[in-house]
Amino acid sequence: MRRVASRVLARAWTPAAPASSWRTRGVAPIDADARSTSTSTSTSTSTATAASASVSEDDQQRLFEHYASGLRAILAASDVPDLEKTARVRDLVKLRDAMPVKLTHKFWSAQFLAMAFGHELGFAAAHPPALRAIFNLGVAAAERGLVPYQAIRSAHAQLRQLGVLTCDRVDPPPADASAAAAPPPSAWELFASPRLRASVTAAAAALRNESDGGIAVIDDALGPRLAAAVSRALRRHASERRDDFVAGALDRTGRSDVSARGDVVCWLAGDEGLDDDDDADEGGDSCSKKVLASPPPEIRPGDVAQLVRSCVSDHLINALPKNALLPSDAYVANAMLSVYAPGAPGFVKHLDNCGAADPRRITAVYYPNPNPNEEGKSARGVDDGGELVAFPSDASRRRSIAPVGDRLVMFYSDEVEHEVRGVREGVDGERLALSFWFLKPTGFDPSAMRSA
Ligand SMILES: O=C(O)CCC(=O)C(=O)O
Ligand SMILES: [Fe+2]
Repeated sequence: MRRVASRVLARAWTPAAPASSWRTRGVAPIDADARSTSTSTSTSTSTATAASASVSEDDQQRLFEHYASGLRAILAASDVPDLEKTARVRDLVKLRDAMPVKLTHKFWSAQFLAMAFGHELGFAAAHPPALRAIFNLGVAAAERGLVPYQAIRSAHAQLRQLGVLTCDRVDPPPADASAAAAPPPSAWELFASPRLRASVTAAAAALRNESDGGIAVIDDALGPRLAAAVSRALRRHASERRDDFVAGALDRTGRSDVSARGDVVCWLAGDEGLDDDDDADEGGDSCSKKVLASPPPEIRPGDVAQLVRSCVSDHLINALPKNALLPSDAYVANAMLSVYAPGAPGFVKHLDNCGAADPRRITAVYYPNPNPNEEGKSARGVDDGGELVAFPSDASRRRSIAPVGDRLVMFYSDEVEHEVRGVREGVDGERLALSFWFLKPTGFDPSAMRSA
């Protein structure tokens, strides 16, 4: 039987193939994560350092070579129909587990496998059956936290543009929210959400509007169906993974000062919910049944982290003037899930960005709190406390923002002071917030953000 490799690799590299730009997208230097989090002197410094990594360029090269040669070997040993089998995903998991570089979070290696896929798709561009099979393996890899969803989505967008591949799974048609027995939304649906794009675009417009005081508040950012799935995933993480949470800290001076805030926080790398613990139980074979289950039954916490890290970033960057923010693939940063218990004190007034060395420009906070449409759940209301109070330089624009479900707030990290009010004792459920910071480029000119 003919092998994929002999058909695929014999073909010349096509410069117009998607892999080249996918490759550019994929070369996010992991060490930039240290820049995005641990250099900050405001919120959560102590936990941010736990989320940062410093991987040398040599190690990045080793990781890429590991994945490039590993993926090529897998393809070379497989017939085209074979690529669709779970065993190939298992091979990819093994490849990840044999990484030559130790990373704090396995998921940080995902971009290197994405780059390797990019190359192989480029080679396969002229051979549709192989292209589709390799692409589908990439889809399955994304669903197991082996490749970022966004890498597959952008490859798909380019392949579709070239007219060589369509895939409703990756770019599903908008769901009919009124359909009674609609299945739970998939991560792909979350990433493809036109509503999210519109919400982030509206937030960018508000941020650019001088009279909004550098604050944007967008309600129904995802819509009830997706918001409920996101909320479920993050609440599940908060309850099942409590040991991964540490007290939030404010550190303006290098001191850790947990009394500044009443929450516990957890940094999400992007593959949470894949049950790595199960892997450990299996000794030599690290592929748990859950990891290989297909398709994933519901949106996982790591999917939401990836959503803000790449998809929301892309929408925001597209809606702002050119070069206003670092491109989303220029760094890897984690999303911070914060949890305030009923009766917890708030978070003292602070500025997220604390000085010239701090690259943070825009703070995004999404509230995955109970949604009024969720059965049996009371919506978090204004009376529950936990409001985010924003103090823009123009005092008349001061705002008190309740952390109601499916609300997205963005503000300038280096301009808008804010505090979180204590959560009222006895309220129904914890106050959750998912925060993410977007970075400015060096030589940044703040006026460019607000002008055309
Ligand atoms: O939870 C919030 O509403 C805001 C959190 C915050 O200010 C921070 O983490 O810096
Ligand atoms: Fe803050």
